[in-house]
Amino acid sequence: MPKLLVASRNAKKLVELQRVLDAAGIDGIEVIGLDAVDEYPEVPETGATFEDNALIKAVAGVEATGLACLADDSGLSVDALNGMPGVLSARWSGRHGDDQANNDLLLAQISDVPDDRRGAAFVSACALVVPSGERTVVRGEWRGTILREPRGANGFGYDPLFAPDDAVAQGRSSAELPAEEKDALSHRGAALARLVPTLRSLAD
Ligand SMILES: O=P(O)(O)OP(=O)(O)OP(=O)(O)OC[C@H]1O[C@@H](n2cnc3c(O)ncnc32)[C@H](O)[C@@H]1O
Ligand SMILES: [Mg+2]
Repeated sequence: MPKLLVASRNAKKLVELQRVLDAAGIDGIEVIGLDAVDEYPEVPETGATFEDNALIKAVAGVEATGLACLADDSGLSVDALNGMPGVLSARWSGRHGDDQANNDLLLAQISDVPDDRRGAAFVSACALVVPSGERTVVRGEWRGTILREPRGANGFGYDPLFAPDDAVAQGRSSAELPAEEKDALSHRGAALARLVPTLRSLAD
């Protein structure tokens, strides 16, 4: 069975990616994480866009393993900050992956921004690169509002601060949504849904 490497070093993001792929029911492909391959060096995410960074990560995965590789580059784009933290979302506070510090800093930065100007979007670019070199990049976006205090314990990253615009969220933060509800609405769910046809063709 062909293998698909999902190349994220963020355990919670990896769970989401694997869960959405499972739910899509792509038969005939074995989805594996980085723990199932030999360690390889992390490449710096130097791209100016989510798409560039997703490709950097997926290409590195193919080069290191020879397997088809899927990578996500994602983040939060806040209207009042002209689209930042954007590609710097994981290290906004200066410490990569420190969700608490990143959230605290974001809240402080927009503390004076009134409720009607606290719009934001989660963005996910997902890149699929196959050993022959063919590349597919897709994007999903999820609009919402930045809350004034964190709420909820599900998800990761900025989820406790993000209230989706979707009526079905009923004012809950994305960290208050059960996993399946987040996947049905989220940027990552939307991006991966666009990749499903290409992923299915890997199984042929
Ligand atoms: O690059 P990899 O190894 O996949 O892991 P990472 O955590 O560094 O991932 P990114 O470079 O794509 O940075 C994404 C950051 O954006 C935030 N983020 C992305 N998707 C999110 C989501 O669904 N919910 C909350 N925060 C999210 C979160 O802070 C992530 O650390
Ligand atoms: Mg990263």
